[in-house]
Amino acid sequence: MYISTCSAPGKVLLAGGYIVLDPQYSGLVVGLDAKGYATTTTLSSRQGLLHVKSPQFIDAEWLYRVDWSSSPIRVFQKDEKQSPNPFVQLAIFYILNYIFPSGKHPEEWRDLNVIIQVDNSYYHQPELPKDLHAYPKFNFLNCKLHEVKKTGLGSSAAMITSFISSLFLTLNQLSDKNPAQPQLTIPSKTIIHNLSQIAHCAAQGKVGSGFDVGAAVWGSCIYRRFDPQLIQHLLVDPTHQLAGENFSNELRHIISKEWSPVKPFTLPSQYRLLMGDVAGGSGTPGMVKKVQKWQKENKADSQKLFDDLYGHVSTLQQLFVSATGSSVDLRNHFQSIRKILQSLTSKVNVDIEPEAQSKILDKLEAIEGVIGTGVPGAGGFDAQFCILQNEKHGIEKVINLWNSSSVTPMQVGPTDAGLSVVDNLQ
Ligand SMILES: Nc1ncnc2c1ncn2[C@@H]1O[C@H](COP(=O)(O)OP(=O)(O)O)[C@@H](O)[C@H]1O
Ligand SMILES: C[C@@](O)(CCOP(=O)(O)OP(=O)(O)O)CC(=O)O
Repeated sequence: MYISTCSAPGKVLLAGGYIVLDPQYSGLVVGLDAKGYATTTTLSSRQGLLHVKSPQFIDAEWLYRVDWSSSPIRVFQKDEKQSPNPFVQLAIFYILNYIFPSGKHPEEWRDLNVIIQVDNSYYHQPELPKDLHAYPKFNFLNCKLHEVKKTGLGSSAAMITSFISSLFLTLNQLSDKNPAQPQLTIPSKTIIHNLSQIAHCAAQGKVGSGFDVGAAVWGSCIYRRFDPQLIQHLLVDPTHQLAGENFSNELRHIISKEWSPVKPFTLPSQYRLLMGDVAGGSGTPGMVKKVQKWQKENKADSQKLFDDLYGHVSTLQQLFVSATGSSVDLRNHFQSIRKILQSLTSKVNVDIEPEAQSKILDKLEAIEGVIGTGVPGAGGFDAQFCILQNEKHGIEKVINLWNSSSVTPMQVGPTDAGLSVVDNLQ
């Protein structure tokens, strides 16, 4: 029996929202220590079955049957009554078609059991019971998956990446006659990244920038979107999984390429990143559509605004990667980014940095030691971030301001580790 557990970090896009959708620009992404985990265990049976379960939720269990005879290999839900999970189903579809040739039930195959678990900070937790000092790790939420309130840390990206990674390591152990302890090398992380991006896009039905999957694999990084045309023809629908006859060869060809350069970085230790949950929610796809419509209708104005924005984002990236930025430099660029996002908010009439958020962010900026604040990602009413000198007094002031402004300080921080093998998940 083989068992492998992998973990993948969550994300916060500190700078570069919207422009990171265009491969000419890049975003400043921080990987978070709120992680998704997947544990794959081989079973003794060989029926082409995969049992997948998310024990934190009610009715979050799926049984899949593999049809090795079809081309491409197809993955069907065995119990049609179970609510579909296209993210899990397509993750299995893509990795099986990457690893195995179609038409033949592989000798080395063993049925698999996969457990998916995600850190509590991805979800709004119920009130802590009186007899508990803290939630258990992977707290049971007593609701269905689609009913949970999320905190916007990128659960599907962390889930799909850790899931594909643990399947990848286990399937390679099965086919390797002398399986050593599974390792995640850079080449294997690149393959897992590419498989996760395709599965995530196919399941979402759109090709976002993919920065969330980028963070799940590489951790904190300067992220540049891959060319969406690279994978458009490989996206299949979750139910029928229809594809051309050369699909598997084309999939292997694309997966084996390096799609876009990634530059990992570490947030300098003199700074602290704090995340605040505003819990107002934001409809990212709708906001993106409005910004892209404005872009099409205002080419010159939008080009100038995006270039100005990227001027500050890319300088911030260089200062963080080289760890040379003075606090004053960093602060000036973060403030300029906020001003441009406020301008975008009014030009497009979409709540990227709405006034209610600006009022709190302005007060944060006045706290000594604060070097950067803002609304992460697409903005809206989801969250706020604050980067400040790693000093107790300033941190307390930020926390107090958030608590008095109905913003919940989140128990998350940056992590250097991207996708990792977990030896002993407790
Ligand atoms: N813990 C999980 N277990 C199984 N599937 C999950 C889990 N989290 C997310 N998913 C899958 O990903 C889909 C999108 O999840 P969601 O949390 O909305 O993503 P995001 O946080 O990226 O917006 C879910 O509908 C489900 O199919
Ligand atoms: C607008 C964007 O550039 C960034 C969105 O960042 P968020 O972190 O807001 O994303 P969600 O978690 O999906 O809400 C779209 C993109 O890059 O895909």
